[in-house]
Amino acid sequence: MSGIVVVYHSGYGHTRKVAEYLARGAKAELIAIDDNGELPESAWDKLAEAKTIVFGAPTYMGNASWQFKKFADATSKIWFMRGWQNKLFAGFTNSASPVGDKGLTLAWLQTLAGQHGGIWISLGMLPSNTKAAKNTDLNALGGSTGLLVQSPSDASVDEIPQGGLDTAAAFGARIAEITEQFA
Ligand SMILES: Cc1cc2nc3c(=O)[nH]c(=O)nc-3n(C[C@H](O)[C@H](O)[C@H](O)COP(=O)(O)O)c2cc1C
Repeated sequence: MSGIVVVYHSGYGHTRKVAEYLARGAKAELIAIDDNGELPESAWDKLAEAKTIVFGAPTYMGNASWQFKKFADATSKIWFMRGWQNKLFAGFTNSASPVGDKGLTLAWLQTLAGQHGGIWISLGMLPSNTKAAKNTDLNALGGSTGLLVQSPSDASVDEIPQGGLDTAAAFGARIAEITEQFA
């Protein structure tokens, strides 16, 4: 066990695939928030025990999906008890447009970690932003606070640009390395 838990919501499967790549890179456990914004009862104990919690949500209408927000609101008792104080946190989002207001979602995920007294792990990668850059490159969307992935609006789950998925796996490896350093 790496001590890393990825808790995410995905309405149509794209964010789930990103979560799976990140979890593979981090050797993390995945917890899915369901379509009603609920998670399995055992998930709360896993989150309590985790050294690092990674938040993941699709960007819907310029912020995290309501199901992820319902989960976030359900952590308010933990917030009050300082249950996640000094844990490590990281975050990612996925949306259809290259920008698509994803940055707002990521900033809010970081704020949620801050509310819990957490320590935020940034993406830690240079952007691929030259004329020659392609969407198969690492960090082609140029994130820094966390992971940004684009799933074009007509792309199936199997057509997410490989660069986004590879960036997710590399970010997972970085999260694992930093979690190990803090252990
Ligand atoms: C209700 C809704 C709102 C959306 N809002 C945005 C948005 O603000 N920006 C954007 O780039 N894409 C937006 N999208 C597209 C999704 O982010 C995109 O399809 C994403 O891959 C969905 O992830 P999922 O399959 O994990 O649910 C929206 C999609 C839905 C269903």
